[in-house]
Amino acid sequence: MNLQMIGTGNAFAKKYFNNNALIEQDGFKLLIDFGITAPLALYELGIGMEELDAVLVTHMHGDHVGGLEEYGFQMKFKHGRRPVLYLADALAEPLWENTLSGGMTQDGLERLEDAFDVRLLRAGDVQQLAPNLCVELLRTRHIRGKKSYSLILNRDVFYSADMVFDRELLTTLVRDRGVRRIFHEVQLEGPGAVHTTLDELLSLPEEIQAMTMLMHYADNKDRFEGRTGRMTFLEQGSVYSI
Ligand SMILES: Nc1ccn([C@@H]2O[C@@H]3COP(=O)(O)O[C@H]3[C@H]2O)c(=O)n1
Ligand SMILES: [Zn+2]
Ligand SMILES: [Zn+2]
Repeated sequence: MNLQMIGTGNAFAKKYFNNNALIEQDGFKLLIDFGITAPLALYELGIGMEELDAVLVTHMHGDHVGGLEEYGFQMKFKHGRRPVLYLADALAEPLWENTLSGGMTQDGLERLEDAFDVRLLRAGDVQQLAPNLCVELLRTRHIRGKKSYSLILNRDVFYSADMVFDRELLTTLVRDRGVRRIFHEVQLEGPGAVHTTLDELLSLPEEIQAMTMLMHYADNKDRFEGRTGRMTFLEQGSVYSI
């Protein structure tokens, strides 16, 4: 399995695109989240939107879903098909009613399923997306009152999406669930109200740090090179074999 971050920035980053991840497994291309900058990020990588086999949405913030209108319209009007959209069942209604309907509603386009081939996921279930790619959604804490999900890919890769620090979850995933790679968001400075701070991740055992790569970071990330313990930064555009 290959992972390529088409963007590694946090919601306000300007040096980096939105933190969205391209997973490739035996030719199957899954994009995790489709933020405001995803259309441009894909374009700059020379990846056509129509090459994606599916998109999976973790939660409703703009840096994770803000590009879906363009994606849906390009696929409908340029490529004549509804793209596959995986998301937690609890997100389907708010994604249409509170985010996409304003821009996308028109004759023949009145609901999410008119624009996307919607595949609902339930937290805790393992869903086979492709012959050698399965995903499990985990409900994790991010913003009070807003549902947000992290992912386990192929039972051994944890992808945090946006979440506050959860020491017990990370420890259990490594010790009991056999997770061997962790891709984790990081807030480099300030208290962790809705994100996980670098200091919190540095408090993890070295064995867990050693399998952790950092993403969803601020523009001043370079100042923290060499100050992340056993953890390393994911670089935007680089392809990682995992
Ligand atoms: N209670 C909140 C809610 C939101 N935010 C900021 O808004 C951003 C939305 O995208 P994000 O990537 O989840 O990061 C959030 C915070 O920067 C925040 O800082 N505090
Ligand atoms: Zn975010
Ligand atoms: Zn968020």
